[in-house]
Amino acid sequence: MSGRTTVLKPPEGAMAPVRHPDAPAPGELLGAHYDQCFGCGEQSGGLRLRVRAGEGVGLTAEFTVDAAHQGAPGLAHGGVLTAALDETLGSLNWLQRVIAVTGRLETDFVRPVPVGTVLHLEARVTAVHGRKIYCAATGRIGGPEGPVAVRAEALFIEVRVDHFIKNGRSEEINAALADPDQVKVARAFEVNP
Ligand SMILES: CCCCC/C=C\C/C=C\C/C=C\C/C=C\CCCC(=O)SCCNC(=O)CCNC(=O)[C@H](O)C(C)(C)COP(=O)(O)OP(=O)(O)OC[C@H]1O[C@@H](n2cnc3c(N)ncnc32)[C@H](O)[C@@H]1OP(=O)(O)O
Repeated sequence: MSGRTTVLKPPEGAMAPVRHPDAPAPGELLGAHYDQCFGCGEQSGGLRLRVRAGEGVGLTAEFTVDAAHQGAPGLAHGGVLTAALDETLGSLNWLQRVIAVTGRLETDFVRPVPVGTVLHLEARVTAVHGRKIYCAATGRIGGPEGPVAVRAEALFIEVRVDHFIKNGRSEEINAALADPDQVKVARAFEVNP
């Protein structure tokens, strides 16, 4: 498909991604990286995405579209679908044990997604170049082998924990520092500033 920006194309010298030796086994649920996360936390109105490790630096996820996710009557909002793709792609970083944020995300909306649909997502890292992580995802309807409804390519940028401590609202940062179990990534990296 034409129209994609070149920044999402891995440059010459990009490397294959490396799965961390302590990454969860294929099929294992990843769980929420932060319990207040709109994508993977449990709060009402959120996406409540369920993510499972796959092979290599890949994973699968399921998102059930409910009435709170509508744009047009009975159809999922495009921004919500993009958020599901973003969260799925962001979860790949857990398999590499890096902390990274979305720099760029491009979404193709291929088919409308009705309320009540389970969106079956699949994502993988395609290449890594320094702090830049290139990845892609699809979302299918009607089953894991069903037709593609959405797809995305993204560039994540690796950051240090300081990124959150410096930029996040102090209320939530202090709560997370007081109880590192709130943030799975922080626990994995033994954050203790
Ligand atoms: C206990 C305390 C709390 C601890 C918390 C610990 C962990 C938190 C847990 C998990 C959180 C992790 C992610 C969240 C998880 C899931 C949600 C889904 C993911 C998201 O939803 S996450 C939110 C949305 N996300 C943002 O909120 C980012 C805002 N943004 C920035 O914060 C900066 O913008 C940043 C950091 C991206 C870069 O800033 P920077 O100064 O570090 O780096 P710089 O600009 O030098 O870029 C380096 C190289 O990337 C290229 N590059 C950069 N941006 C690009 C772009 N947009 N397009 C094309 N290329 C780009 C440059 O061209 C250069 O390339 P080159 O090296 O080749 O020159």
